[in-house]
Amino acid sequence: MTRVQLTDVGKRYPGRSKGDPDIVAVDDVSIEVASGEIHAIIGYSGAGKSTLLRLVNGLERATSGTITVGEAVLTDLSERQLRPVRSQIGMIFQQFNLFHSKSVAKNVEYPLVVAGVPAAERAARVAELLAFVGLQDRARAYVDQLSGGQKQRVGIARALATSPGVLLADEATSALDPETSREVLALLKRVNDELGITIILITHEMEVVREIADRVTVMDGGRTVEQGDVFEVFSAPQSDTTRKFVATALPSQPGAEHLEKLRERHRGRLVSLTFRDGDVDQPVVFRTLAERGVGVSIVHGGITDVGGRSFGKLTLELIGDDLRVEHAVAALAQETELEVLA
Ligand SMILES: Nc1ncnc2c1ncn2[C@@H]1O[C@H](COP(=O)(O)OP(=O)(O)OP(=O)(O)O)[C@@H](O)[C@H]1O
Repeated sequence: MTRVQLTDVGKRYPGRSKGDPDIVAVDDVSIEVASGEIHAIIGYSGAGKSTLLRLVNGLERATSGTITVGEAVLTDLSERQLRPVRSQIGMIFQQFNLFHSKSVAKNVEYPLVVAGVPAAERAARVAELLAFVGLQDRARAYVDQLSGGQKQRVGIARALATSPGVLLADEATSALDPETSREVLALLKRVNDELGITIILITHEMEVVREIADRVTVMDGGRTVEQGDVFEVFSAPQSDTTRKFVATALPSQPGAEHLEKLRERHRGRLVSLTFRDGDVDQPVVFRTLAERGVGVSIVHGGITDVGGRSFGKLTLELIGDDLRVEHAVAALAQETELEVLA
């Protein structure tokens, strides 16, 4: 079980030309990833996500702050001391980064060769890893003969070869179609659940965060703009950056243009209700409306799972005479998070 802690971590690169200011890729970032957690890092291109992962796997050195992986304080170690620690940190990539001229088995075996594991032990470990990722019958195949999903499974088997405590995933499902992406996510979840491996993943796909992450860090311009439990952050985003990302994965209110179109078809009062993890008893909403003689149509939105809890936003059209609708809106506002859409 491995915990990862970043405290006030910074990474500067020299400016592109002489006299240019330093490029601040990561600026004072602190993240605590508990042992066995799946932690997602999201942010626009250039936010510093990949740089951060390269600092955690020790490929690059932080210019300030402390990074601890398990017992090892990476930022205190010499290059030589870092080497054995790196084998405790697996990594998978968007473009898989496999050896195309080697077989599946040879790809998975490679880190074991580097680590000096004896041949017989290597063979047994490779067989075990291929069985875990469901590729036992493709051991002799060449990487080019595999589908994208199979390539990523080889990438995962290779990353697990030296039994790391942490797996870093850089856009691991971004090159895959939605169905294959779901299969790879399910495999990552097994890596986490069955092997207890801590996972830090970068993604621009909010579905990935929603489905498998426990906690999330939102980065912008090298800094952390928001951090916390996925459900808490997604259901009540505090920053504009987070709001924009979340809007792609969660039911939301109709935007201005859409609202105008809805109005053409729905003449009643339009209201938006937010449901957070059963905090609102849905039958109560419909009973409140019925008791006040107000009709209702659901015209937009939905309910979805976020980090294992439910979140919903529904736009309702309330139909009835003005006074009744007014009373119903007042009653609903007591019990739910309600917004009248102007
Ligand atoms: N080796 C480097 N030398 C100079 N600047 C760099 C280097 N690596 C990254 N940067 C700069 O640091 C900033 C953060 O880059 P980084 O690749 O970490 O962002 P990102 O969030 O991973 O973006 P993307 O999603 O596009 O990969 C960018 O301004 C980038 O140009």
